[in-house]
Amino acid sequence: MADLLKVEKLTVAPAAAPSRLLVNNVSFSLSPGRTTCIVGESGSGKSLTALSVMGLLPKALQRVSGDIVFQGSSLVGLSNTQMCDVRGKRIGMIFQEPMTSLNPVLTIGFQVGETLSTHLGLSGKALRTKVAALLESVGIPAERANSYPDELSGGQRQRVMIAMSIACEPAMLIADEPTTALDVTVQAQILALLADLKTRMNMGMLFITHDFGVVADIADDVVVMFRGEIVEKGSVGDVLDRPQHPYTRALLDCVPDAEGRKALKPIDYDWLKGASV
Ligand SMILES: Nc1ncnc2c1ncn2[C@@H]1O[C@H](COP(=O)(O)OP(=O)(O)OP(=O)(O)O)[C@@H](O)[C@H]1O
Repeated sequence: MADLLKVEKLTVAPAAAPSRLLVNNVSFSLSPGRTTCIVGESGSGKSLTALSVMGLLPKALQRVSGDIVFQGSSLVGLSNTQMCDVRGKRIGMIFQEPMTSLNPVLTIGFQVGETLSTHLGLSGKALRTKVAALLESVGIPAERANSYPDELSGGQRQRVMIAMSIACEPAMLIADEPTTALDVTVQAQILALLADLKTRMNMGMLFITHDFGVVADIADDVVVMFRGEIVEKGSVGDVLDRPQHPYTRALLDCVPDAEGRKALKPIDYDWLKGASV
């Protein structure tokens, strides 16, 4: 199957300190209809990798080298205007905290509609019909279109963000810790919704998480990052059942068991430093 996204030898560093590599030689690919999870602890470079794909690296940082090929064309070097067209239309995005992305003084129907009128030029009845259908498709009754974000639960707000992110039927969805702020039951519902949408729309999904429980639920393929580098990648079955790298094994040891107990063994970072990467 042709790759939807190919990240090749991506390296990111602060503009002021180009030798301090925050993302180092990262390569992976994503196919339509599949979910690749990037997993690793805080600071391992997951978000910077995703932000690089979206062309949204903070100003102080730069892509030192590497290519990002989406649907057969490189995204590197696109102007801001060209990249704005790709984002939202061909690549959807959802983040951890929906409240910071939603405007509190506008109804959710208006905000979902704004995405459709901006990117697809819809208006009037066609717009209202599409907004209603989109809200229903993410499990929000269409009559809630007139609600404001603070009248919704955290899970419902994330559903609204998902509706906005899929409004233009993007080929790829990037989700950066979209369920971290939600309680476990709601988290499971949102993961199920994303998995269902991915299959129905044949989207490729790049899913960032630090949680191997989430990986087990949603991933087809897994990329494990440690200190800016990929230490292991493969199918979810291989990585979870037969982890090759000591860092992956250490992370898996920290996943709570069925009774919610954490493994007693802490990660031995000094030993990992010496492990081959
Ligand atoms: N604007 C920035 N300027 C300098 N360093 C940064 C900047 N943003 C991130 N970093 C550093 O880059 C490294 C990778 O950060 P990144 O946000 O990708 O980690 P992460 O794996 O997504 O972690 P988290 O799960 O906490 O978001 C970290 O060491 C972080 O401190």
